[in-house]
Amino acid sequence: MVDAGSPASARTNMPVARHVLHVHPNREVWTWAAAVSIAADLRRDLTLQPRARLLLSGGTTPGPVYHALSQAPLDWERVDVGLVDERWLLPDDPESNAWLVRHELLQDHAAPAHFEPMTQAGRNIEGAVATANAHARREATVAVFGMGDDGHTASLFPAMNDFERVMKSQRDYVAIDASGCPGAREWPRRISLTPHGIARIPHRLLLLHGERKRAVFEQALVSGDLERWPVLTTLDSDHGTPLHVHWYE
Ligand SMILES: O=C1O[C@H](COP(=O)(O)O)[C@@H](O)[C@H](O)[C@H]1O
Repeated sequence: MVDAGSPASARTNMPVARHVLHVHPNREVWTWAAAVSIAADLRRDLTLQPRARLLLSGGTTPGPVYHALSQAPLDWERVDVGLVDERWLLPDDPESNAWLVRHELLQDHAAPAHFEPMTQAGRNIEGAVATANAHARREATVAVFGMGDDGHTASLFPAMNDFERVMKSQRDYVAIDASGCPGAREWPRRISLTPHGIARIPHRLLLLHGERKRAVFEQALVSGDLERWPVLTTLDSDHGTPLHVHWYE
């Protein structure tokens, strides 16, 4: 484990880590380490309050972790599962983030969890954003983030339309127009957590795989330029807790 990022705390003068990098030897260890960490956060929260809340990303990276997590013996009936972001696709579309969550996580032990997909037939994007913000009134316990090779996280893309408005929004979720952003691929219309929404989450994991993504993340840290590298938003928390980055080659 490598501890990194070190602005000094004003009160103690001790360095405060903004992220902790966990380097794993292979995919299996990465998978189980991340799943065990998420399960531990949920279990702890379930001892303190009636329900816990888990927010998940989509994409090609986190599937194995969700699958492993589905085998955790938790009181899943008391867990609400929401999304960090969603492409403007219905949940039964295999390219939607909801589809990934349903097929990889909401199985086995985790089947009884309460899932909140963002999109629904007949719901327009404003309605979907309003519903996501209503769910977000309850603070999430833990969130899982990914990162694209362009440095985007959630659906916060470098050079997306209305970048300033989105990044400064005081709402947890907003609609995204990422037209012209290559990283958004064929889904420029999206819904995403904002930096404000991300900062409210005490436990944040960033799942990375491969040399390319590690190099992108390190380049982002060195640059410190949030506009070019929106993934940097995951470092900041109102709780003062570090981002846990799990990586394997
Ligand atoms: O489009 C998205 O991409 C990111 C990163 O995905 P990956 O395939 O590079 O792992 C993902 O975190 C996000 O949820 C998704 O909407």
